Amino acid sequence: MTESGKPLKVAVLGCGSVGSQVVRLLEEQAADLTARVGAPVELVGVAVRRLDAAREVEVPEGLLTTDAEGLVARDDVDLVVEVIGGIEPARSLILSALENGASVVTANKALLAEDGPTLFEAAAKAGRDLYYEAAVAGAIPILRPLRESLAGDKVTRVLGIVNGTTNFILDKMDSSGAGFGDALEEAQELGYAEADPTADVEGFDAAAKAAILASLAFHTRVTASDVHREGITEVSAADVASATEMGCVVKLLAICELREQPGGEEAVSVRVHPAMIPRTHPLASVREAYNAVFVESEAAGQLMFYGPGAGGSPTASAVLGDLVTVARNRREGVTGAGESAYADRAVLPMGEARTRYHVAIDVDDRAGVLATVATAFAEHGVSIRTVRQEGRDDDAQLVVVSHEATDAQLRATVEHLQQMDSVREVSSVMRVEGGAE
Ligand SMILES: NC(=O)C1=CN([C@@H]2O[C@H](COP(=O)(O)OP(=O)(O)OC[C@H]3O[C@@H](n4cnc5c(N)ncnc54)[C@H](O)[C@@H]3O)[C@@H](O)[C@H]2O)C=CC1
Ligand SMILES: N[C@@H](CC=O)C(=O)O
Ligand code: NA
Repeated sequence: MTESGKPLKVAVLGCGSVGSQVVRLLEEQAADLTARVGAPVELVGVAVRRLDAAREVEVPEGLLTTDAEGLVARDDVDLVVEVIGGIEPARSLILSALENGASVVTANKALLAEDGPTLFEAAAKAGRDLYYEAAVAGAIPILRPLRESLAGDKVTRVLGIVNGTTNFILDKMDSSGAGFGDALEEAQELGYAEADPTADVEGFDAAAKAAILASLAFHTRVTASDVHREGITEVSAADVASATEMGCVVKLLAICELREQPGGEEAVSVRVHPAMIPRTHPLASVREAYNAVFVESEAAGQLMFYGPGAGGSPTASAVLGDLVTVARNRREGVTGAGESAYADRAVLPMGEARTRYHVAIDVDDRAGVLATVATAFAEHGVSIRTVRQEGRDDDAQLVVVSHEATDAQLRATVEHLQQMDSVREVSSVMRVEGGAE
């Protein structure tokens, strides 16, 4: 056990948006951190790519180094904060830090979703902590609630808005009627979306977070490749208007569900895609770049976690929270809960995911067409909840909302519709989540 009062030495890897705020908080909150940990938390090195780069925080020159590997190899470093991002060199640096006896805090969702098990095994082998609250929904406490507060309950569903950039874009499309391109441009002007916004708008960022959430919620290893992913680039102003007509709003959702299988065993379904949710659902009120995660569990019922999911300072708040816990553990000579994957449930293919669907079909406006369209749905076992016709003649469109069906059933229905003479085009298919069946 570390002697009471002996400083705990911290190395920060990366000094960008998040790293600079971690360094700032470590300095500004030094006295409180000492009181909370029971020992000084001393910054001993900051690894950067270039010594002369402009930074949001002033780092004492003697602490800066471009030799990240050398920094994590120092035997006086107790705690390593990895905020470089990406797969390499972040993975090698974290593994070296653990092997060298340091505890690690990271915000790196891409790495955790791709290769979390390697990191968890290394942490267990080294007898050190690996904490990562900042990796999902930034400042919002959600991973430790899942890992600790809900450890005695059975989580059945996690529904999250976990990407701020896409929520901002969809919110703009909803409130102003803007198209995707204009809303993205505004998100870029305001600094929410990166110059290359692919990871956000194509759903990769949300899929990584969904994998992390599902792993913790269902005590099962889920990686990014297990997650069905669709982004928001195909969401049109017409989809958003259609959602409004149904009393819904379009959100990019990360959906993690426990599904009982015909044999009674439980499997996991994890998907990220745009979906309509009723405006009365708590997630519908999540505006701009905010995040929220809605959790359903057997004993607790419904829980909602809300707040800023991105940004240097909010994300640094989560990193510092982990750092305090990990530092306390180190002083006590203990470690927190490690990976829990004992349930080892199967991850279902997307074809078996069940939900409701909103399908817009451009049709010939003549007698009998509605009946043939309804027959196509029935043939594939998709039960219709409502149907309405919009427009007339060349503009006629049927808008069908189904009851719950599998993704495979819906896909077969859409293929069938596309073959029909009376159907000009299936112009939009969107899932409907979060309401009564
Ligand atoms: N910015 C945000 O809102 C959030 C970020 N995160 C995660 O936090 C991590 C950091 O993100 P940001 O600070 O936004 O990225 P960033 O790009 O602003 O900062 C990363 C920094 O690491 C530096 N770097 C790259 N290679 C390096 C190396 N070999 N040695 C030392 N430094 C190196 C870069 O020069 C850059 O300054 C990522 O894993 C990201 O996914 C998580 C939640 C929110
Ligand atoms: N790019 C992400 C930020 C970090 O997780 C987002 O837009 O939410
Ligand atoms: Na978080």
